[in-house]
Amino acid sequence: MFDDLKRHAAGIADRRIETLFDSSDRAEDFSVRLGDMLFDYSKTNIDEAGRGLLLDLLDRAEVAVKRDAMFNGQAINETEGRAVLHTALRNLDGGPVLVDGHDVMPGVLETLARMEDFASAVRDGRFAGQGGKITDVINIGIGGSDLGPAMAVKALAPYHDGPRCHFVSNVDPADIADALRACDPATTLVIVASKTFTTIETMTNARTAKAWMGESVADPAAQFAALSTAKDKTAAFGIDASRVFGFEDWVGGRYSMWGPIGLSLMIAIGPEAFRAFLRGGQAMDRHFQHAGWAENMPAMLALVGLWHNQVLGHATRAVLPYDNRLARLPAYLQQLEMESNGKGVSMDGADLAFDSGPVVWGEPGTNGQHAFFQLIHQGTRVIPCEFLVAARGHEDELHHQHQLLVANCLAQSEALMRGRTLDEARDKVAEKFDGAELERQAKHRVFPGNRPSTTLAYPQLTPEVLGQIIALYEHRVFVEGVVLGINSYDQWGVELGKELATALQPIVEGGDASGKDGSTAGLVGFLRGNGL
Ligand SMILES: O=P(O)(O)OC[C@H]1O[C@H](O)[C@H](O)[C@@H](O)[C@@H]1O
Repeated sequence: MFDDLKRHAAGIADRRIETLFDSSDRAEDFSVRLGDMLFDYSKTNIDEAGRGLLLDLLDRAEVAVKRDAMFNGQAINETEGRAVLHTALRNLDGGPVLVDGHDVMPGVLETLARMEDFASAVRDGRFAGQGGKITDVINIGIGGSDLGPAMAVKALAPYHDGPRCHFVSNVDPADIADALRACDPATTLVIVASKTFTTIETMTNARTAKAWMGESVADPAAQFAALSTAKDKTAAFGIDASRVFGFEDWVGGRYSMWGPIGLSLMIAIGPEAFRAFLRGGQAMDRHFQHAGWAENMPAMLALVGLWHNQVLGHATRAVLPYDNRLARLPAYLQQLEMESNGKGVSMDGADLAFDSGPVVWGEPGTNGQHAFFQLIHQGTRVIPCEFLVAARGHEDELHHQHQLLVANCLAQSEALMRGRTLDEARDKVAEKFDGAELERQAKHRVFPGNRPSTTLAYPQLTPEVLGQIIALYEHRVFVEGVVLGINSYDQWGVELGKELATALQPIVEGGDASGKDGSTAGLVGFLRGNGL
């Protein structure tokens, strides 16, 4: 799949990225626009020929055919026999979407309308707690039932005019305890978010929250809502059907924030802003469906990823939002990308002949600059960086501070590309040192440069722009997955640990650990000896 590209890469191995800018319109040529969003991949070593070979991958993998199959509701999640239709959740004014001949859109729009009614009632007090208007919402969920809304509530803080939102995910009792301590049970709404309504962490925390509420209010279940595909289980938990917002198995957990799983976000920012978020996602869908590949933002973002990770062999990529409210975006993308494309076999079960998706990590800038950027600039491994930056923030009176942020973002990608030569480093320290000491000191100040990065720039982090960004990354994952020939929509790799945890529970509660391996038995013994 990547042989031609690897040969091409070998041929340009010594070429420096900045020399590509000798052709003056490179910045324009090697960037993609969608409305007022710009994806600039000119600071990579991709040239015209390389781009041509990358674009060939899309044809060879029949990405267009598979994209249409996804949007048309075919069961492209082959190992689970399911359609993949999170796009239907934001198909606000689109046409019918058929699954097995049945149009899912009336159901999607009806659920959206019910969510809007409920969110409005919570926000304006028509739905109240037993002690009055809802002041706090606790979303209990994990993975895809947590990371999306948690990331987005933080991202859209300037639009947050509803009750406070708390997100509890971890089975560690510290997580729920901290949230409950901050809330008054009589004015708190608990949302239990779980596609399956079986996830041990979520169900454990939900029971803890119900008991906590039951100590203070007469009818704790009345202050619970549920977001799930399993209505029998939400009923068994005691949550009235009027506060259950269902979805179908064709919405994957990590793709689910556009529907009921987004309820906490909708309560926080209001139905109108939530619709703007959906509209942003839908705009990216339309672009992905209709733009030619070279002008197609998700496709080009995917090809840059494949170039860096599969062709050049860089094992990780850093996501670096110079947008502090996107602090949870790297964690969100870790699930989206790594749970989707961290697979070792192709769709037909054959061992993958190349690397699976990369390790994704990151933190907002400028914080990262004072922490791990050292390694990105001077470490021996190349880490492709993906910067995100807005033209303006929401703090008009502090715009000069925003400009400083932008200057830092642009400086980092420039520094990564240019680096600093030994001669330049010598000049830096020539006044202080001479002779062998000058050489030694200068060496430490050399930056190899030639390190690739991309920048996604947008006017402002509005709900609509956030919707575009999230849908962009979703489609990027799709394209990479199709080219790699894997199923991006299952997650069998999370099962084994869950099974073993279930088997270990009786042992950590005091059972016999002797059947376990020496390390596991030893750790149980140590922890028991220290209060387990
Ligand atoms: O929403 P739930 O059914 O509770 O699932 C929550 C999460 O747990 C699972 O282990 C999966 O790995 C995730 O993809 C999922 O988002």
